[in-house]
Amino acid sequence: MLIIGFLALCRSFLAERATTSVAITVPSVVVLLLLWLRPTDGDDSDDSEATPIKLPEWGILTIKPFFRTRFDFLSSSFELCGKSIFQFNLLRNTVIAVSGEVGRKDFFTSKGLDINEGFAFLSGAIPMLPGVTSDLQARRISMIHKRLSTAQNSDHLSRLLPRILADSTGIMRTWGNSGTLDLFDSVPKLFFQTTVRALAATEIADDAALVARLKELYDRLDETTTPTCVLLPWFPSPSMLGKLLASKRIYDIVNHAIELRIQSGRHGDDTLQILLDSGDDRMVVLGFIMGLLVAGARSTGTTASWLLAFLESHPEWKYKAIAEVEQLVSDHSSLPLSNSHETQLSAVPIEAWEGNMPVFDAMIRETLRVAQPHTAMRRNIGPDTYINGARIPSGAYVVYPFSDVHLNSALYPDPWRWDPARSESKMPFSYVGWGGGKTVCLGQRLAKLELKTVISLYLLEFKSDLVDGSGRRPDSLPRPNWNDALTCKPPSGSYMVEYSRRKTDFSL
Ligand code: HEM
Repeated sequence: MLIIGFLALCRSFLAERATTSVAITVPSVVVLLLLWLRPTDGDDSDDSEATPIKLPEWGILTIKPFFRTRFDFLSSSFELCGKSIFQFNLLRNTVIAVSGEVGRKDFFTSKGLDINEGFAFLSGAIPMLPGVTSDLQARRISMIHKRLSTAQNSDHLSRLLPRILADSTGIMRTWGNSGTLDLFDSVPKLFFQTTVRALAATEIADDAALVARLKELYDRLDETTTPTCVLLPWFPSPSMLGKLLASKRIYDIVNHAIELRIQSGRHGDDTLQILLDSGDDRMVVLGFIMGLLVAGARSTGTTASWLLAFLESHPEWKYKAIAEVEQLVSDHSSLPLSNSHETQLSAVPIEAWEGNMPVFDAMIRETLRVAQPHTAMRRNIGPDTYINGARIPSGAYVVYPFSDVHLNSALYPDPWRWDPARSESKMPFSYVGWGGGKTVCLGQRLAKLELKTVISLYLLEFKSDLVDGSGRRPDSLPRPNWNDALTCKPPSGSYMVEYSRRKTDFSL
């Protein structure tokens, strides 16, 4: 109730933009100045051997690079310190960055390091409704994880795959028989739709305009995630208000779909029904849908965009991928070839998608290595602990950049080269594309199936080629932007594809 009242207040504020800017900016500056001038706990000197070396930067100076150019900031700081572990301050919070073989093993296995507290504080790009998507009790989080496992059982996924293929066919039909598209614009939209289909309610997934609206709102959450609203989430900065409004609008859409389902008495065959049948309280249902949509759609959409970008720029792998899909269809679907690709792919059983696609498995693995600029974040919620001999005080935040392992030339020679044929290192924690130790991705079964089915459909439907502004194949292509911590997007328009449908679709 309090949130809703506050939002009404915000709305009336936002109508008067100029007054709002002044009313918000002035106190913001004052509070930030006070926080800057106040000594941080990093100023307490502790020269013990076990204390990680401190970055010689003032707390305020680390904020912008940590949030805006995290990859450059962490890489250059490791170099500057000459150590595999260092610490710095974000306002009054101690953050310890770790790297190296022992460091990553300790990071992924330490008992007291908590992902939820770390992520909630340092990431910020999630809907912010306390009790629903933030400040969740451990009990609610573990309930959401349990339901996610039910939503990925083989039965449910087998019924879901034809719907994912139908949605994708529908969207690809809107592209027409030929044209040009920007992979980093069209592909995330496609995967947002399939993720809504997989994790939410039919009432939303069947309404293209509503899905587009939801995507816009989630994009706004990304855009409004600024250092101020992450570090001072209670402070009514313009970004915090924007984030709160977007969260409330997402909440309204999801809550409305839940109400409709309950009031209609209709029994759907979707994830919402699994949640309702489990008798979970409304907060768990809302938290599941609102929270996992962002985790699922953003990561899967980013991975899919890069996987297609790599395929388009590595024709030898594109041919291997097409051959694998054609083999899959001929092995598992006895339907005549006159059937649509959607129908043929829908006949492939889930075991074949999961067990008979070694080329796709290798391509997904390699894409997550090169194009996942994740920095894992934790908070030590236990007593003081140690990482590679360095003391991690209780309450400190700890971060581990995936670049430490995935772009490490000792483990992956010529690390920026996308090469799915690379041999896999046997060293523990030498690959963490789906997490590691006590924190692994709980949605990876769904994510891999979405990637395989939708990209297979694209490859069967279209002939395509990369083009630049003048319609020629570009001479050079940008690599994943690891400083863009959320989507790792290249500059807009750098991966344009010219496509034409492989066979005429008479239903158009
Ligand atoms: C290609 C798509 C995806 C990738 C690359 C990916 C990757 C990851 C990684 C690396 C982690 C560990 C993060 C860390 O240690 O800081 C993680 C955790 C997680 N992922 Fe995913 N993910 C994907 C899709 C999904 C989807 C579709 C869902 C939900 C349906 C999901 C749900 C989760 C959850 C709940 C966790 C937290 C696990 C925990 O707290 O123990 N992910 N994911």
